[in-house]
Amino acid sequence: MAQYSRVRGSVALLRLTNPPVNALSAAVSRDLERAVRSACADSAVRVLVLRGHGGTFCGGADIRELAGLVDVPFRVGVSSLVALVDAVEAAEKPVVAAIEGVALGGGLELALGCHFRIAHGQARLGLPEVTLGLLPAAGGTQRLPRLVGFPAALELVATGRDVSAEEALALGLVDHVTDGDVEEAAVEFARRVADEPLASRRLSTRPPPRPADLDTLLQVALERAQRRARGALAPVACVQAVRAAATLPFTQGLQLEQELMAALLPSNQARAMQYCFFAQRIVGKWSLPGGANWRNSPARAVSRAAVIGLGTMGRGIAVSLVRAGIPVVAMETDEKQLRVVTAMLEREAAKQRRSPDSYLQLVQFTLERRDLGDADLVVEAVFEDLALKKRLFAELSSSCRPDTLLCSNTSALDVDALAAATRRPELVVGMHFFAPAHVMKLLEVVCGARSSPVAVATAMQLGKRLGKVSVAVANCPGFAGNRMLKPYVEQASFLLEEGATPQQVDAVLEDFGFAMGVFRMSDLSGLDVGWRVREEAGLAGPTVPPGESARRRHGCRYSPLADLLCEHGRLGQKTGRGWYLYEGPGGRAATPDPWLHDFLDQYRRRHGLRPRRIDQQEVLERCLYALANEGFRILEEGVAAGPEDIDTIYVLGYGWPAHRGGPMYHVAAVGLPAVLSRLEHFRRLHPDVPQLRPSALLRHLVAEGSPPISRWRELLKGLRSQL
Ligand SMILES: CC(C)(COP(=O)(O)OP(=O)(O)OC[C@H]1O[C@@H](n2cnc3c(N)ncnc32)[C@H](O)[C@@H]1OP(=O)(O)O)[C@@H](O)C(=O)NCCC(=O)NCCSC(=O)C[C@@H](O)CCCCCCCCCCCCC(=O)O
Repeated sequence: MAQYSRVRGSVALLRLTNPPVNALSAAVSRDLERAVRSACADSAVRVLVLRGHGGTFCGGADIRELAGLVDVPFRVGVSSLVALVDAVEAAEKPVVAAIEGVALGGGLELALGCHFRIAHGQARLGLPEVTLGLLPAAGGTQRLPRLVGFPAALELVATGRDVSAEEALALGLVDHVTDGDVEEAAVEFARRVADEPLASRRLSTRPPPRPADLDTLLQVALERAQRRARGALAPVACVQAVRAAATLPFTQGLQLEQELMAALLPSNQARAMQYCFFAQRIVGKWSLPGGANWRNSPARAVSRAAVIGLGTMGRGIAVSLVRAGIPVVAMETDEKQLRVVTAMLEREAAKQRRSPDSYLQLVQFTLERRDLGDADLVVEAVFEDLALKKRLFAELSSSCRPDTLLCSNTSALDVDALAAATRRPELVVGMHFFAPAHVMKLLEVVCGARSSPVAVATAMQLGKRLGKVSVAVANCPGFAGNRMLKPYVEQASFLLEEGATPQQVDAVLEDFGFAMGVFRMSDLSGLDVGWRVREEAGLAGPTVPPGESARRRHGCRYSPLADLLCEHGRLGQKTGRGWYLYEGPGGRAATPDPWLHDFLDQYRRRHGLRPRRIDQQEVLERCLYALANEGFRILEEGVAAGPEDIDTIYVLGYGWPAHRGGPMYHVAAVGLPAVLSRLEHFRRLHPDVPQLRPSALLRHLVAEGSPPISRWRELLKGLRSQL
């Protein structure tokens, strides 16, 4: 709630208190508005300072209220915050916002209503509403451009990116930055400005800047937003609202902002994105079958880490650790890789406006295993080869401190087998980073059968410290994410056999909202990655039993198309050709390749396959339902604790569009009975494809009357769980 006290005689100090992030619920907004009014009415008060409780200014409007998860009459909820911001701006005495921690969403809009803003050097400011499928609707889209200009406002509102205090100062978003006590600095500042006229400080009365190239700016922002999230409504609404700041008077702009918000709020997209927000918090609350969980199992401090192997993954992991301020010993035999990491660290330092030395001094390169001895945690990121990793883990187990955690960056290998190669299986966990590891927000923490609570807690916590969302999964081939990818990719290949083209399949998936369709993605990651896995699994190459038909493995349908492309040296972007043709090796622009179409025609003729017309609906249903069906199996087996875990993995790791919530959310939204019936239909048509056989859990949920997704986690607790 809001407390009001007087300091230094004439300064009213208002403290916004609603832990943990001081969210502006309807009740809190009303309370704060009352406090502002009474401070203004107090003749002893000349100036007001507004700060948040507990080291943070404000995390914005209460998302639970916006999502309809708590019982507040909707209009009352949203109008309270708008009224609060208006009342602050209209105050006849200067109001200074003292910002530390974060000022996000409605929190920043509240600060924009204040006449002055002071920020702590570590504070972050932004309008992330677009990431919730919304737009800033307490005046943010109208006030921000009047303060920082159109290019910056458009970018911040349409992407939801937050900025550091330093960048905020450069943009003119704050008036002063302090590394000392923000309250003291704000009170001092407030006393200096107590008598300043306020008219020009009220952003609603400022004329907006009108850049000559406004239309181009808007067009570019719109195209960028649409590229980033195809089919998403909120970024488009954000651009429209900011545009109104240039073309309409303030009150009409505000009106449009609210109309756009009124359209977004009840949309399926907003619901899906708000589900993603809470899902990403739920996954942090992990538990293990023995009763250990995130509350009762403290993480061990990691004050020094080691990374073995500085290939693509190891490099990104090392950069993430350094960026989080953790000293790293990096072991690599190839000098070229050391130069690449150094260059990456220099680039990162420049991005963060830090001196290169501040990063470089945190890394020690070595060729000697003994230099790793001092690390609290080792991340092994060598080539994806089980025998090699097992050898390395056995050596590490004798050369590292007995309490050092041994983590493997693996995307599919058996973590229990690695643990068994050591003398400390309880201190072994899998850490599946996603490429590029210093960019991607997801970390799958793979809990082996013998991983101890402290090992899991430390890996989960480390992920968070690296700025990632950590999701705990149990050990099985492919863990959660890659295991689900297999039936998805297989369906896409079967569709090619039956008559589709890569560009047709990709176009359907990209229209659904994926940044990249399955074939473009496969070209990007390299076709040889899957080829190697299939060879190891005895599905491709010399280990296939003689006499096995090309299109069958272990009695089930198999598509050798990707293997055949690899045999032709078509490994994707790196060789300049794969499912598509590129400008040359390493090229990025995919164009349809006539060679591939001839190849598919010949393949179909050779195997007596009559191509048929395949519609968009079938492409979507077969690819996505096969993937989600595997998700149900993963839940059934307790490999992931709930649908939120799978959806978080897919949205943050595999480019699943956030405005579609994730695969489990999507099938729940379509309706489980309908999904079951379509899977049964496809299963009848393709009886030799086991992934199309509806999972027992899907059948069970349908039989239970399709409970809402928010209840699945609880229902799953009754089933076998490895987590
Ligand atoms: C703040 C963070 C950066 C903190 O991160 P940290 O890692 O420290 O902690 P966690 O993320 O784990 O969070 C801790 C805890 O807090 C919960 N939480 C966080 N933020 C919020 C929040 N804003 N509301 C509620 N709860 C929050 C979180 O869930 C955790 O709890 P849990 O139990 O789950 O563990 C980080 O949390 C963060 O980034 N938060 C979100 C920041 C954000 O997105 N803010 C924007 C919110 S939306 C908003 O502000 C909208 C505004 O623009 C104003 C809207 C006004 C509307 C006016 C509309 C008029 C239209 C009228 C329509 C009428 C229609 C009709 O009549 O029909």
